[in-house]
Amino acid sequence: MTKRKIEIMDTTLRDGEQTSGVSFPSAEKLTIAKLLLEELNVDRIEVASARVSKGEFNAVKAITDWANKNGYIDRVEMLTFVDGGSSIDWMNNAGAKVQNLLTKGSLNHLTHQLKKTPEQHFSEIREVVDLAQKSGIKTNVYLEDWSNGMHNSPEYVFQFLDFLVTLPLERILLPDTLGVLTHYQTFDYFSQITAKYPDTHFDFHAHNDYDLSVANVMEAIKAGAKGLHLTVNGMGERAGNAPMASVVAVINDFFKEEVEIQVKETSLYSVSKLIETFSGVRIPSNKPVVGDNVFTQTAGIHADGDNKNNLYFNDLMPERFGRKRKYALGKTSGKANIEKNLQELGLQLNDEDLKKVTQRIIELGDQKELVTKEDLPYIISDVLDSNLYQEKVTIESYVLTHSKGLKPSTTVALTIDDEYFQEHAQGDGQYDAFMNAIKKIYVNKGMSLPKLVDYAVRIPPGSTSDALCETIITWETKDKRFITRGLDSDQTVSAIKATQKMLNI
Ligand SMILES: CC(C)C(=O)C(=O)O
Repeated sequence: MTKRKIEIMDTTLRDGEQTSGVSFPSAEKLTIAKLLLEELNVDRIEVASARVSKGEFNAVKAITDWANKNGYIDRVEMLTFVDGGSSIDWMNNAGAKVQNLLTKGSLNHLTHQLKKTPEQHFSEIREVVDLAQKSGIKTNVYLEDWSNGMHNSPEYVFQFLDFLVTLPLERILLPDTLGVLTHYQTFDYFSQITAKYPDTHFDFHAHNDYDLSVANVMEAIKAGAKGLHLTVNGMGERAGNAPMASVVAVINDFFKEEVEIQVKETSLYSVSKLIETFSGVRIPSNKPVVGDNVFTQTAGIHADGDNKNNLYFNDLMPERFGRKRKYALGKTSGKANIEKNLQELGLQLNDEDLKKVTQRIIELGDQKELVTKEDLPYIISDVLDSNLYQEKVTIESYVLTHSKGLKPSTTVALTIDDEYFQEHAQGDGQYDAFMNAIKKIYVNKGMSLPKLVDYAVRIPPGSTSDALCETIITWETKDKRFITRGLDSDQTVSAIKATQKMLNI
């Protein structure tokens, strides 16, 4: 069976830019346009609304100059208005060749916003389409508020379509402007139209107000849509448009027998990340296909199942989208997740050490600390290090104070062979005060402490401020130099943990 080709029109640069607070400068618009056409390989892009601003004009000019030189000019579209030809003049100056003319798709909009009759509206549209044709500009027509038009004034919609199919148009674009359609209605309304005008190319433009955009796109495909309007990360007016990555995955997985699209799946993630950076709109971590967490197995039972015939995989394999599966570390991760991460780092542990490391990760997860793959070598060295010390000296409790204008001070309580000691001291910093209190206890007992000769702090690469922190302290006695390490999300506490190890050497 030959597959039906569906065009993907990306409107990130027009409807996507209508996300509240988003404005792409000209250079970013050009970068995005190139990426969408050259890298993601969408069929068409809508890049701006005509007559908006000087900046927008410059951005469009830069895109059309590039598109002209590289054979993409017929794939770059502009939103235009029924304005007697002003949008056409603007497009001619900007070098654009395809207009998406905004007209009224519901009687309600026509009578209350434009205050015109259908006949007046149609004649003004004919005038603009003629002017465009004379300038060598191709026309697609948007029926704004089409979904409400089908709800409330279907006779008007069909009268309008009867007129439009007589014009020299490339496509008719049917938007669910306010995102009010259910998937049942999308199928019903779209089918009525494709049945009546089987030779016309209809695009569907979904909005996501009820989180139904992807479901509605699926129904429009079933009802014969020949084009779909999408945005990267689902950006757009209010709740946004139908998200590119989800729709592409849905088409490739659920319509693969009958439908064909040319978008490159492996580029979806990198394009999505770039738009996240340029727009400043964070991708929710659970957003299908592109969210940070969607390919992370958290429960140990899932990692275990992945080892046994991929029991917890579905068709959404991360590699399809240029991503990798991850195995989270935390209180529910278990041995299998840890082993997966160790494998990736090229590390091996015996059963006993693996048990201890697992236990430590569970403890950290219980304290709500974020444990990453990068933390793992630090945790391992901390846990294995602890095997070397006997618990002769225990730091039972401490209070550290740090305030503006007062010297940091500490009260420390510790037991040495079950004998209890408590001291208070000040210092130049919290850790210095802590060490001074320990020194007082040791001096009173007639014992000496090694000299601290170096103090280094490091965090695992790529960590954020709530990550683990390792303090490595070098100590010196009369006859040896040695190192102890402490690991904690709090820097001073990690130094105290390293010190407790020194006290037990
Ligand atoms: C401006 C129009 C075409 C639109 O985005 C919509 O109706 O959703």
